[in-house]
Amino acid sequence: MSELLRPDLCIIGGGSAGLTVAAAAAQFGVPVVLIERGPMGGDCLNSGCVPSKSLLAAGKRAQAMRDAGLFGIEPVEPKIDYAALHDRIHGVITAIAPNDSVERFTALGVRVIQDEARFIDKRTVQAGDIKIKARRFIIATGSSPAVPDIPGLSTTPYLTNESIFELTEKVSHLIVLGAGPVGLELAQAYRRLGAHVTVLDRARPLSQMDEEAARVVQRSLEDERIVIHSEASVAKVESAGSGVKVHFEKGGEAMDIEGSHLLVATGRKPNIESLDLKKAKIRTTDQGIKVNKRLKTRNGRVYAIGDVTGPPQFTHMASHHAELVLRNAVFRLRPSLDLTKVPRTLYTDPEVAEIGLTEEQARKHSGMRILRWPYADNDRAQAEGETEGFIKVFTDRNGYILGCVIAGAEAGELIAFWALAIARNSKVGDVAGLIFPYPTLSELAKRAAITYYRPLLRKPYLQRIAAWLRKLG
Ligand SMILES: Cc1cc2nc3c(=O)[nH]c(=O)nc-3n(C[C@H](O)[C@H](O)[C@H](O)COP(=O)(O)OP(=O)(O)OC[C@H]3O[C@@H](n4cnc5c(N)ncnc54)[C@H](O)[C@@H]3O)c2cc1C
Ligand SMILES: NC(=O)c1ccc[n+]([C@@H]2O[C@H](COP(=O)([O-])OP(=O)(O)OC[C@H]3O[C@@H](n4cnc5c(N)ncnc54)[C@H](O)[C@@H]3O)[C@@H](O)[C@H]2O)c1
Repeated sequence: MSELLRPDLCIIGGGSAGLTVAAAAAQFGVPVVLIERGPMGGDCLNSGCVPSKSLLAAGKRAQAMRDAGLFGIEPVEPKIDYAALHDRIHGVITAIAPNDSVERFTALGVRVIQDEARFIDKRTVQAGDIKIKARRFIIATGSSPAVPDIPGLSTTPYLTNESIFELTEKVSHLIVLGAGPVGLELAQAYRRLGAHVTVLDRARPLSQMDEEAARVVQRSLEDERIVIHSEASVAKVESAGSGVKVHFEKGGEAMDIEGSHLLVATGRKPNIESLDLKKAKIRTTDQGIKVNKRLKTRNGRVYAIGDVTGPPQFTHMASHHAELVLRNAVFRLRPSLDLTKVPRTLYTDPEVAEIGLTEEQARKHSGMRILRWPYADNDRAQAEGETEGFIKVFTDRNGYILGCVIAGAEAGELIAFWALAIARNSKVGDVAGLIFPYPTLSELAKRAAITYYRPLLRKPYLQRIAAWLRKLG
């Protein structure tokens, strides 16, 4: 017999976006139904951030053994136990999973339905035998790997982020299609864990990120002997023995490469096929569900949040969407999305983190300045042997901070400071006046900020004041 539920909020998708709204709304006493068709936690926990960062952590340890010579310690080539590596990755997922579990959400008062949801009309969703007529719906169904239409690909075995973390064997030569964050993080992790790695991209690596920062990463990856073919057009893919062969064209020249495994990391597509969105009169684009600044779809009762709305696609973006929608849908406040406050990150070594305006956007402000400091001029970076990279900060003519790009060790951690500075509409003088602990990478912020005042050093009137004060004794 079919059941009819009438909650205040019905959330479709139990990933980062959906779970954040569900937990908060339930704690405010709002009746919530959450529908999830797969494992709770979505991409981030099961096939995204958590396993990829666990793999990168393993790669970092392996690389430290090879690089030990720098510190006067005899370097060694690490022996990798691939089954143990697999278990460690899944152990990390298991350690975090209780936070996202059906049990936790049920205990919070959320009715969790483990089934696939679809709209049957503008006000009703069906999941299995259950119909839900909610006051508000939130679609948080995420994204999946977008697999390009390359001849031969559909008949050739390939990996995506949904399958690569299941491997228990050695990868001898990984060919990666796509030099975005997914492709490059996994490329570096596998390289450090003993694989040969070749990356192919039809454009430049990290085309969504600052070009100068992307070059720092590319140089480091190439130093680790990852082969990167930019501006390469893949013509065909085929099985070759127990592996795979990729035919591509670069600079007018036809080339091919053979590897043991192929990873497709060429972007994302929104999970919308199963939702029957037409029945709910919800509009979509190629990138995802169309929403306004308040994350509302064309159907006034329905919001969409997280990856399903298209780029930028980050877990912290999904959580931010969740907070906005909670304020909109539950408290009837009207905050809207501000992309300048969302950090953009990459966790290769060196890392990249950006916030605020890009350099290109910042250049449109007249009197814009770029303040820089290299990692090589930071004492802690020298001590740690992490001298690759830079910080650059964009300011307007009055010293207001417009954006920041950090390429180097711990960039993802360091950007949080700039997130606060931008959120508080700070001036660079606020940063220059702070006292940072020595010796830390966080001093990069102060050193870059102080360069704002360099032109003052050449002002004759200031030199005259200093000379006059000297005379006073
Ligand atoms: C390899 C990789 C590494 C990443 N690393 C990072 C990182 O380090 N930092 C970062 O910020 N971001 C990272 N991301 C991006 C991050 O994973 C996503 O932005 C985030 O998971 C999006 O959350 P979401 O809730 O929108 O979607 P998802 O996590 O995809 O959750 C959507 C959920 O909806 C469910 N669903 C779909 N359709 C239906 C339906 N019809 N009915 C019921 N349920 C449905 C799905 O099963 C899924 O569980 C990474 C992504 C990948 C692929
Ligand atoms: N560190 C992080 O926070 C992190 C890590 C991983 C992923 N993510 C997020 O996940 C999302 C997806 O990342 P992604 O790397 O899959 O996608 P992406 O769109 O960022 O990069 C895909 C790359 O594939 C290339 N490409 C597309 N089609 C191709 C083809 N046919 N042949 C060769 N190259 C092709 C593109 O030029 C692009 O460089 C991003 O929005 C990213 O922000 C974030």
